[in-house]
Amino acid sequence: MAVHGKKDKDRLKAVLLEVFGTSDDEDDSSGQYQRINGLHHCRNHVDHALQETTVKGVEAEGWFENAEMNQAMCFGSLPNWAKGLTDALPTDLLSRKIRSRQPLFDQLTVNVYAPGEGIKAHVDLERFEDGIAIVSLGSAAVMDFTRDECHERLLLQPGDVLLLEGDARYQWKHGIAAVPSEQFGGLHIQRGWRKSITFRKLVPEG
Ligand SMILES: O=C(O)CCC(=O)C(=O)O
Ligand SMILES: [Fe+2]
Repeated sequence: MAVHGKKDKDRLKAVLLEVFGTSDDEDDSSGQYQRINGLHHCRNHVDHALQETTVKGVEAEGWFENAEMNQAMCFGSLPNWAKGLTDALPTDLLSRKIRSRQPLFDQLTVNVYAPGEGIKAHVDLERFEDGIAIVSLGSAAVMDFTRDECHERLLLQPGDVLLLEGDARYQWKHGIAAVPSEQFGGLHIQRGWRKSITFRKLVPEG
């Protein structure tokens, strides 16, 4: 494809995104996001079968039977379906200090987003230690990372894993706009139902 104007570039980006899940130099070979220290974006990391097992595991908990519920949390020992998922996380990308702590995660949060819903820009609470993993399931959505005047957009697709450590965890806010649809690199994203599973470790009391 000959690439001339902006339209061509956007088309090329869209094709690359569709085929490879990436279109530019946003990260290096280890998935480290170059413009945000401590952020890893591992695309399509959780395979389809594990995504399905995870969704079934969440559904079997019955947390979201009441349609008004959009968030559930677990503390301490994690359910079996969640252990399967943590085993598959690319935790070797975390610093040695974090990946050698025991347990690595003792808290999980499931967020459910109806089409068009989002989450306000925030830094995760201080009661959680450094080193947070977020697994995306269901609809694609753009996550915004903001710090002072800086703004980075990441396209999250089902099976993607984000790891947040250091600056990415403490200095940058992350959020998802509440919009029915959005554009990303020439792609039109119509928001459907989305779930995310976030794994964290509580700061010990005392
Ligand atoms: O849904 C997501 O991908 C992010 C969730 C999140 O940031 C949180 O629960 O703190
Ligand atoms: Fe968060």
